[in-house]
Amino acid sequence: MDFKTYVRDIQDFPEKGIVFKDISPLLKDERAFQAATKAMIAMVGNNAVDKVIGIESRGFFFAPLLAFELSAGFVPVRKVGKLPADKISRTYALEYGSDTLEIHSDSITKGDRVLIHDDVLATGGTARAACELVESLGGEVVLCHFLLELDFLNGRRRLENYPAKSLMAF
Ligand SMILES: O=P(O)(O)OC[C@H]1O[C@H](OP(=O)(O)OP(=O)(O)O)[C@H](O)[C@@H]1O
Ligand SMILES: Nc1ncnc2[nH]cnc12
Repeated sequence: MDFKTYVRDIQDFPEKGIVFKDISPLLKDERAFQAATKAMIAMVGNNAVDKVIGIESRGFFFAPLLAFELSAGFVPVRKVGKLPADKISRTYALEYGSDTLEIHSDSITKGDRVLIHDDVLATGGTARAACELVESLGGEVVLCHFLLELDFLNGRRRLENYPAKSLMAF
């Protein structure tokens, strides 16, 4: 299946000059959604995984499905102010603006093997911040895992210390 045909370009969203990759057509098509989920599970290979991190918001579409299939726990990394218990934070730059991510301090056990999932790898700032949060809690990042990456923004450079895979590249 050519998954790229289920991703559409939206010009000037969320601000002028940005071409936004909208994955809604893939999510709403039951065959494409199921096939993409299975392909993303296959991308994990033989890596043993204890926890799957999903990054708010769009990382939440697939991360719990991956956790279920990998028999791993699911841990949300959320935007600032959403997590109720003791947490740690990291601020990072985006293709558009900046943001702060948080994770519960007790969500990772020292030595956990962690897969970090998000829908899009753009500049890599978001995924890098998530990796650093996991490592500061004693987790080991075994894979940064994306539905798609934007090659021209070279996010892999920000993730040079971590293995990274994506289902599609644009
Ligand atoms: O590689 P980067 O340049 O860091 O960009 C990638 C991030 O940008 C988008 O999230 P966004 O902040 O737009 O939030 P959303 O998931 O809530 O839509 C996307 O879902 C990734 O999380
Ligand atoms: N151009 C883009 N399209 C969709 N998600 C993004 N996240 C960061 N940049 C993006």
